Parts: sequence; structure tokens; C-alpha cells
Amino acid sequence: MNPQVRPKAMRVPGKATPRGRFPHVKRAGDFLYVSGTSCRRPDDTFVGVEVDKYGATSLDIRAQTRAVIENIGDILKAAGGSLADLVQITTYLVSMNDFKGYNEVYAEFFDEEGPTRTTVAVHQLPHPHLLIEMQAVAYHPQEIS
Ligand SMILES: N/C(=C\C=C\C(=O)O)C(=O)O
Repeated sequence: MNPQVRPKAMRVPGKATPRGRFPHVKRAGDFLYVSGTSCRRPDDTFVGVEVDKYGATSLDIRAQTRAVIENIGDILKAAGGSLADLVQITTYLVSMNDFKGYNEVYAEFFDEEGPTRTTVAVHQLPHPHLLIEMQAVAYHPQEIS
């Protein structure tokens, strides 16, 4: 798509529909702001969730972290960017007991030259199966032709 005609705020087809009136991503000048993103799939199921026959639920921080970062990558791609453009990430964990697993998967995608990062623990996320949500900012100058 011609970058000149990309909308400033986008809902990305094929990604989980936001659970409120906000876009997946919004351009402000040379920056792309990505809304808080989870491991939710387009069908509203979640990556990293297993429920056994007794109803016991197992949540996997590594699988959820990978899915969140990949979802952010897909959203940035739809806006013309990529994970390589990220300059800042804020991560919300429900428990700091998940910090180690989150950090391990994070390091598969980013290193010390990557985006600045802040990680905090929050009381709850919008669904009880969610262990992690991430919000991100990318620097992706608009191409002027
Ligand atoms: N970003 C928000 C929620 C995201 C939830 C999800 O992707 O599953 C919000 O409510 O601000």
C-alpha cells in the first residue's frame, strides 16, 4: 500500500478485534503507537492456555510472550513497519513470578540495541487467561514521494 494513503489509525484485518473503541495502531508523525496487545487470537481464544478435562487451567508465559510479540509484529507490518523499528516497549505482567520466562522469550527477539523497556506487574488484565500484555512505540518515518 502507498504509505501516503495509509490511514493514521488502523484496525488490522486478521488480528483480534480490539475490545473497545480504539485502533490496533496509530501513526503520529514518524512514530507508530501500538495499543496494548495480548496473545488473543482473532477467534477470541488465547495462545498459551490449556484447560484439562477437570477444568484446571494451565497458562504458559513463554507461549503468551511469543504470541504477543508476534502480534505486535503483524500489526506493525500492516502499518508498513516491523519489530526492528520498535523504540519503546511497556510490558504488563500479572505476576512477577513470570518475569524469568517472559525475559527469556523477549531475548529471542530483542537485545541491548533494541527498544527501551519498562516491565510492571498489574492487578489484572482484561481476561483471566492473560498473563501478559505489551504496548509499543515504533519509529518509522513516512516515505515522502
Ligand atoms: N488494549 C486493551 C486491551 C487488549 C486486550 C487484548 O488484546 O486482548 C485495552 O483495553 O486498552
